[in-house]
Amino acid sequence: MPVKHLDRAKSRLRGAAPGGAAGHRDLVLAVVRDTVAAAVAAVRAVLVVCEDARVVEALRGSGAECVDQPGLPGLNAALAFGADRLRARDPASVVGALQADLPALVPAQLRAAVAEAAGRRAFTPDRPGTGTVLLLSAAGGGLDPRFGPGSAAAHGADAIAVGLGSAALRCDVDTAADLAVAAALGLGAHTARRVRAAGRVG
Ligand SMILES: Nc1nc2c(ncn2[C@@H]2O[C@H](COP(=O)(O)OP(=O)(O)OP(=O)(O)O)[C@@H](O)[C@H]2O)c(=O)[nH]1
Ligand SMILES: C[C@H](OP(=O)(O)O)C(=O)O
Repeated sequence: MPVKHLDRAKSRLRGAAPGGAAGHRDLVLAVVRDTVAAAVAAVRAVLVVCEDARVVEALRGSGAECVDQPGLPGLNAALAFGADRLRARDPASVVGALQADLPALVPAQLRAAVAEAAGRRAFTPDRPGTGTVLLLSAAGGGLDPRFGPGSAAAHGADAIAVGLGSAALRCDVDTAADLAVAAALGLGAHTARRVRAAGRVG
């Protein structure tokens, strides 16, 4: 799971929580914590590639391992680094990239998507269908992440689509409107607390 430096993360979500920069940071951290909690409950190991000691601190005790993003900047470089690290530990396994902005995620939907992939290269498009929330390698294969604008089409070129009926898995929150959709699905505990404290969504 990739997490950007908190000073830059989720810029399109700015203003969804009151309290200026601190309120935004707390909302982003809450979303990350809920997404990590669901992932930890669903898969064998979760590695978070991040750029910020505050993320490491917030995830202490979560069951996820955190590593600093070394070398090249950018999302795909972070994911390739994490995937190589996991692959070195287990040459035959499936490795995956899961976006860290899925506050309604429930473990069963992630587990089901992995099961549906059944060891084949696979991806789950986001709610609008243009982006990607989950990318899975083939068993023993490379991750070859192609995140960025139009990533669903890029991944769909050689990966099968899975989890299409899983609304919570597909609900990444880029904007306040996305957060309202996630709230209707049911937010994880940390995000729900932030949203309640804010007294509103969006
Ligand atoms: N480690 C790392 N994570 C990244 C990087 N860029 C994006 N991410 C993470 O990748 C996921 C998907 O990114 P986006 O949905 O575009 O989120 P974002 O870049 O924080 O949001 P915007 O500022 O609104 O574009 C989020 O979990 C981000 O925190 C990066 O350069 N390094
Ligand atoms: C990185 C990008 O995420 P978005 O910014 O569309 O949520 C993607 O889905 O490839």
